[in-house]
Amino acid sequence: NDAEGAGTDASTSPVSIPTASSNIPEAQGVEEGASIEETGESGSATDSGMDSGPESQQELGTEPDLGTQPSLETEQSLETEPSLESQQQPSPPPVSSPARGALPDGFVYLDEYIPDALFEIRYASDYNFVGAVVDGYKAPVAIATEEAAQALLGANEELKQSGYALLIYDAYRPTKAVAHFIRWAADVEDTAMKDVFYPDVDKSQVFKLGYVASKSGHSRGSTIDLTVADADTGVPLDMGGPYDFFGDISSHGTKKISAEQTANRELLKNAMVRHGFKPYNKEWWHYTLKDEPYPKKYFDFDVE
Ligand SMILES: C[C@@H](N)C(=O)N[C@H](C)C(=O)O
Ligand SMILES: [Zn+2]
Repeated sequence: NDAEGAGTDASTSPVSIPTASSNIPEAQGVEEGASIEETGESGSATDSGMDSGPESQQELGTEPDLGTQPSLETEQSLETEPSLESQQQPSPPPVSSPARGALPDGFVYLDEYIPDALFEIRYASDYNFVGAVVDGYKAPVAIATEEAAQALLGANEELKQSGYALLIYDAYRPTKAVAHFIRWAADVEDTAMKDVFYPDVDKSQVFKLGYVASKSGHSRGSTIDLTVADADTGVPLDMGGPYDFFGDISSHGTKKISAEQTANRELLKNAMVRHGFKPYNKEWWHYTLKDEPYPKKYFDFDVE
């Protein structure tokens, strides 16, 4: 296993970014305990974002019931051919930021809240462990609760003093995206991205091993996947393993990485912890706001 070997560094690989959509998101917050999204784990052993501290998050031992998948919304947009008349109209000039809809109360776009942060929204591209755009990611944008955004802004301001910026890979994640992960894990034939993201792990075990949650803190809006990059070049620091690499090397405290790589992880961790986030032992990139505003609510509006 060589997570840092040539061709396996997901943090520096090119990403094809889909174009943005202007559909208006639908707020679908679901209180814990009232939803089909629940897979029966009252202690949320599969929930990586609970606020019981990083230690308790090390033990994600309950395998999700892949047979009780959440029902997926069918989202079929019937595209109509533009009429000849509309084709002849002058088209508007390209805009630098995608058109955006209204977000549910309490949620913000992170690039508007933290203009100096960098973004590479992997699940809106096909460069991720699934190998396809993930359900619910209709645009490469990051959305979070305002409380999480405020705390993240503080962490970014701190890192900015040393010439760094936060590089955000994922933030709010709809429950339909989590359902997509569950479907992906059950499809053992599909190993398209195994070499890059999970070379030593059987994909059916990613929930049991704690690398993916069947009920994710991301869906509560205050959990972020991120790294640190050079603010000028945008090049991410070497964390000793790429984002979303499912293996031991991704754990905090691993002895398999260099002193410099450990120091880079500490730089991220210290900034995040100082600003109210808690780390997740299995994944150096995953942080949850301690005082999250929706500790029991799981949302399903699209990322767009
Ligand atoms: C899939 C990975 N980026 C992640 O966020 N994992 C945690 C455990 C989650 O799914 O909440
Ligand atoms: Zn995460």
